[in-house]
Amino acid sequence: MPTMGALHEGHLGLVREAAQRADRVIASVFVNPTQFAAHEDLGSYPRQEARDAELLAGAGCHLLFAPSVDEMYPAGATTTISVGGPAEDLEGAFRPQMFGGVALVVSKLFNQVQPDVAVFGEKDFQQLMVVRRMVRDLDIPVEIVGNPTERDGYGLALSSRNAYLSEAELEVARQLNGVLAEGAAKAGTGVSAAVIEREAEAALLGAGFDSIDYVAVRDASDLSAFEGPVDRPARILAAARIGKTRLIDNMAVPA
Ligand SMILES: Nc1ncnc2c1ncn2[C@@H]1O[C@H](COP(=O)(O)OP(=O)(O)OP(=O)(O)O)[C@@H](O)[C@H]1O
Ligand SMILES: CC(C)(CO)[C@@H](O)C(=O)[O-]
Ligand code: BAL
Repeated sequence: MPTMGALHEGHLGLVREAAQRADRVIASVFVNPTQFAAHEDLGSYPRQEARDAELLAGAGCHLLFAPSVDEMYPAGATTTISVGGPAEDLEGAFRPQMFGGVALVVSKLFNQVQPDVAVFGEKDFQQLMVVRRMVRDLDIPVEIVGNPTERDGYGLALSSRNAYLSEAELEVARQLNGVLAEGAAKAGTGVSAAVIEREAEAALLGAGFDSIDYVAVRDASDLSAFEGPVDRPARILAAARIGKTRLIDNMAVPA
């Protein structure tokens, strides 16, 4: 169970899912520098290792692996991984360094731990697809399990980055999931994916988001785009900014 720490109930759900499937659960806490661009929040990303260790033990995790940057990336390491396919747009377009960094650190963790099963959250839906593709393409012998998104009482997806939000920003953030649910509901009415995306972007700006990186309705199996109406099982995904905070969320769109 790879994480970047600052753990919350969403992460603990992954531990519980892992504990159902394996007799030993190993979590990693590593704020991975290779997936952050220079202007991003590597320096300010929340770190609380002692609390994380307690939470993990309480949820049934047997071992915590929290390597240093030097241990993970010794001087002279030059190998990179480029997944292509599902890594190419959405998060990949707005954070071009991210999936290369994720693929590199996740493949290293898989080699270090040699797990039978690895659990990832659907909150990072594109990441889950990228990891599945990498494992398939590189014949890595691990089963990838996706776990549903844990939300607060208002539907906001739990995320370590929610800690950056002020009270007023939290009010805005809590509208993201409702806007996506409205978009998902329209899909069954024959409206085109492009119209759903445009209307959801306008609704997010109206709700108080400062800018929208994307709202996208995509095929749930490979994230390919729709030309017109949504006629296959889909996912609606969004990334939007409030002040300095960038939030992502997604949900299933029934065909
Ligand atoms: N609300 C959630 N529900 C289910 N899984 C989650 C949730 N939040 C994070 N995860 C999963 O936990 C794993 C570790 O994620 P990470 O440490 O980046 O947490 P995060 O809260 O998503 O942080 P960030 O703010 O960086 O996005 C990933 O597989 C991620 O998808
Ligand atoms: C999978 C991961 C731990 C790799 O650094 C990270 O991208 C995350 O926390 O989702
Ligand atoms: N939660 C995905 C990791 C990242 O935002 O870099």
